[in-house]
Amino acid sequence: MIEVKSLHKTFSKVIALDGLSFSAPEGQITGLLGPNGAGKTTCLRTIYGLLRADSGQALIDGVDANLNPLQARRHIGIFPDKFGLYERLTAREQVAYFATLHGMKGEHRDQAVAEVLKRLDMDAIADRRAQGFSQGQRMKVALAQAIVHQPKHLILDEPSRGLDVMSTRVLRDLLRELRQQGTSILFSSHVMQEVAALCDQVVVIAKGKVAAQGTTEELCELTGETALEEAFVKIIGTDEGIAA
Ligand SMILES: Nc1ncnc2c1ncn2[C@@H]1O[C@H](COP(=O)(O)OP(=O)(O)OP(=O)(O)O)[C@@H](O)[C@H]1O
Repeated sequence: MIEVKSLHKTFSKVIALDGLSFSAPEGQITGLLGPNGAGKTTCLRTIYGLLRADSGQALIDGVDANLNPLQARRHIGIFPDKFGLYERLTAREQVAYFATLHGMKGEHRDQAVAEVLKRLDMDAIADRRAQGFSQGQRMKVALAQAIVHQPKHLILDEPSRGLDVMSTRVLRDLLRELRQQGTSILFSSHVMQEVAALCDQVVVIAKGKVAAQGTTEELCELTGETALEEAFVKIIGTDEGIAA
């Protein structure tokens, strides 16, 4: 379980997180929705220990990401907002490198890499160097890196950006499969359709705080709307956080 408790974070005068609290339980997909600058990326980066909160806690199975970032990170897969690939390595080599960082070795590692490449429909690019990869191909490599060690928790910052329809479907199926296996999945998105289709729980963030939380149905009921997009607009008071 991922738990965020009263997180505060400021960047000089900007208040990015202002007492943010929610939890992402096992076997569920939790979606973080919010307008630009709401604090989603800051929250996710704090959970995976890349940023230190000023106060509050981000707990991964009870381990504080601020105090023990390495231990907290051991059981999480991360699909970050910005990622770089090693241009000279093939997709297979990149994923194998991440598997090695997670302590996997030899045949066990090679098999896990082959499986994840297959699962993400990457066989055609597996042995090509990353140089020249399209945005969607890069995203797939980053996704493969995030899940190759079969983490208990998966954190994704806008995972479907740049993916075509088929790749988005592959991603959705993958997240559903991982949920079935008990993984806790936390992802941020601006795509209402995706959130409504996938999430067991939606956490709407505005100005670093939770503005509303519940299932898509509960948020619609709360606002008297029939679609998540309309409910979101009502909660936030603007349509700023919705992807075109
Ligand atoms: N490193 C930083 N230095 C200064 N300000 C920052 C930094 N990182 C984030 N911020 C500010 O903190 C606030 C929250 O930013 P964050 O990136 O978490 O929002 P977000 O919800 O992910 O937005 P978006 O949907 O646009 O990606 C913004 O006002 C942003 O400008």
